[in-house]
Amino acid sequence: MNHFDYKNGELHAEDVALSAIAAEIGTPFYCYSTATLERHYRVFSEAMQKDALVAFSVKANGNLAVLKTLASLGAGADVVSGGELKRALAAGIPGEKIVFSGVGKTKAEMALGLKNRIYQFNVESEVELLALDEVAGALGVKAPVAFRVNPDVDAKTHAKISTGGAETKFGVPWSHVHTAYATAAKLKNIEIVGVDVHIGSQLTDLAPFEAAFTRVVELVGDLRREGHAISRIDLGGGLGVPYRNDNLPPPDPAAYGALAARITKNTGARLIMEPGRLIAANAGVLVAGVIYVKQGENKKFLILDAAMNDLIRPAFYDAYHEIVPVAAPTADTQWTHYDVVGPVCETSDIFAADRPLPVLKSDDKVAILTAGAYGATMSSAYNARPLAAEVLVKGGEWAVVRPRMDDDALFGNDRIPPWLG
Ligand SMILES: Cc1ncc(COP(=O)(O)O)c(C=O)c1O
Ligand SMILES: N[C@@H](CCCC[NH3+])C(=O)O
Repeated sequence: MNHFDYKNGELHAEDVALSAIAAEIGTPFYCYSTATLERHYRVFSEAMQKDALVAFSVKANGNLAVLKTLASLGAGADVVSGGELKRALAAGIPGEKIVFSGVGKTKAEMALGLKNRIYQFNVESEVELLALDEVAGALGVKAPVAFRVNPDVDAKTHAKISTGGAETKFGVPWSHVHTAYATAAKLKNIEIVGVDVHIGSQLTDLAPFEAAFTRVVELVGDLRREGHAISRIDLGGGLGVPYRNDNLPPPDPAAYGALAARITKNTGARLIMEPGRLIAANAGVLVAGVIYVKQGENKKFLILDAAMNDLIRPAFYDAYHEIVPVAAPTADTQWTHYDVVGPVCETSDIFAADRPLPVLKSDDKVAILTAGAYGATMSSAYNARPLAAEVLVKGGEWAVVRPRMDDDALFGNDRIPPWLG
């Protein structure tokens, strides 16, 4: 069941007409569905072993209301900065369900994690390990560590979101892994707890997961033989979602969960999963208004009030997002093709090229689908465009969970130096 659907001729989020929200708060805005978030979280966690930790990847969607919705279902968090850690804690996710990933954790971020007794640091290098040992020592605690290993597996996804190859900055290079664990075992303030891997995002095939997980499980056996107590395996995130209606859907969480269970079954380790996109992407849409329809030399441009600063995925990764009108098409609807663009002064500010859509006019509304992950979190105020509002719907209720950025937030923090008076 889809929670963004046409009812009474209008696109709804659950039981709320998107046009009603637009009438009240204007466009553009992100709209998230509680029911979809809950369904995705449940489907995913039910596909995993009972005691697995499902740590939602906060980078996909860090809105506190979204995090709180997931926290109330038992979700943990995967964070990559002090800011994300603070968001997760502020949303009520306890430290014991938080894992900290990322190649460049600062000592201040490590201290914040240690003070909040987070579950695990996914350490990506020996230099980072030494820094963590020092910070933990100063605080008089032991840091729970899993090394994120780089299995040198091709994730077969977009190059810009592939993280499991030896040429990327991610993870401890495979040939250094045993030395890294040996070093960790000698450090007083480090407790080795597990192994971590994350090979990339938007994977649409299970084979690369299978290759990476298999390598990791072999590694766990070797590390245990070397005397390391490996009780957890963090398999990262990365399962893809359907962005296009005309493509075969990616494997479902049940198949992915079964694969993880099969490969890890003899390890006795607790699994940690870090899904982001799978939980949030199809739980959100970006609603935009048409500013103008502009006739070009040989095409028509649909100029929206949302732009690449609001949703950068098409410009950044040539990503495809379905775009639908908020008013339901009928049998009488006239159709045409548009290049759907934003007002930002960049040629790459284009959401879709030559896209079939009903004939639209100024003030009509469209929804850009599958925008709940890596949408708002990757947005910027480029061209001094205020960050879009964010709305959460639950049944027939809706609430602004982040108001549109106001002028004060947009430039009120700039300071004029003394010489400019
Ligand atoms: C370490 C780590 N974990 C989890 C994720 C979440 O990935 P996805 O949103 O593809 O599930 C990412 C992003 O790719 C990541 O870098
Ligand atoms: N931000 C990316 C995915 C990268 C995930 C971060 N490791 C996207 O929108 O697809």
